[in-house]
Amino acid sequence: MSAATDAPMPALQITGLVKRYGDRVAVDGLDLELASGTVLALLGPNGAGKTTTVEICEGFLTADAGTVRVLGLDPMANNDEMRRRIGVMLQGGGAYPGARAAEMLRLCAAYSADPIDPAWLLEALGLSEVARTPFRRLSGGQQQRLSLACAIVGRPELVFLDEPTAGLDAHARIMVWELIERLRGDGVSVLLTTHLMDEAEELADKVVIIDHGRVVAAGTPADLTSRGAENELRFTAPRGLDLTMLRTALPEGYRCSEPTPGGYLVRGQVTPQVLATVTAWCAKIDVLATDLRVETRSLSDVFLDLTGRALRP
Ligand SMILES: Nc1ncnc2c1ncn2[C@@H]1O[C@H](COP(=O)(O)OP(=O)(O)OP(=O)(O)O)[C@@H](O)[C@H]1O
Repeated sequence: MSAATDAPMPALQITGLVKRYGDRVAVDGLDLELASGTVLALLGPNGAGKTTTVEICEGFLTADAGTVRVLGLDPMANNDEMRRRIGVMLQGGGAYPGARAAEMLRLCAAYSADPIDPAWLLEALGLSEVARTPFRRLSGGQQQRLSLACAIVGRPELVFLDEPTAGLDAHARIMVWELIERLRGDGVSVLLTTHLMDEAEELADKVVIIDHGRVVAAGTPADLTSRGAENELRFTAPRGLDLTMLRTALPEGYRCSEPTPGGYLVRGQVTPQVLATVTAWCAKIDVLATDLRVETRSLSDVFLDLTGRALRP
């Protein structure tokens, strides 16, 4: 058998996916692969096509073109089998909005041969105190966490989490992050949509940035933030220094400027040699640079460069 055939099947494979709503193209030839047992974060500005993509994968929407394989299955043709093996966060309590929290989770667990203990899961998500509260009387954040619990109680092989921490406070968000880490530790594959960069950086093995229904960048968070290897060196020194000599001393392609009076900026890949060039120049002109710091680009900067839009706060 060749190495290619030995490779584990991806948990999710999307090829050339297209979805239109009338004249509007919501997903425009999207390709994406989620390796088994990993966490993939799908990032994109409002209207980028994240929810549409996830709903096609879950079998709630039909595609206009392209192929989607969820655990090797066609979400439409093999819907029943796929449903048994995946976890989906339903909004609004799914079919049981009148049921109490614990009761609802037990109902979801009953579909599985080997569910996670519902009481443990309620505790892990900080919901034990509202176990007897009907779903519709829970706060938004509690409903959100209960939906997450319902999605994973059956030990799915792959779970789709559409903005799982939207609207949660910092404490609840950490509980959800810990649970997602634990899922990954148990070998569960996770597709997560989020607009929170720290969430993607914290949890995802791979980040896929989409805009206008297409992939604009993909890689590990570290790959994406080092792409172009651009970072910057900033320092403070007396205002109005002549930068000509520094420009000559730096390798080609580096830019230096004084964007604010006395605030200097060198852009390009800041290597130890570049840092030494800058400090040698300071010594030569007898200037003491203070507040010298190297700043790397964050995932938010990369996102802004690629899409021209900031993520929602
Ligand atoms: N039922 C619908 N009818 C018509 N247009 C739709 C429908 N659902 C989504 N769209 C449009 O398709 C595009 C993609 O929407 P989608 O909800 O998939 O994006 P998203 O990335 O999930 O955005 P958000 O982060 O705001 O949820 C948008 O332009 C949206 O207005």
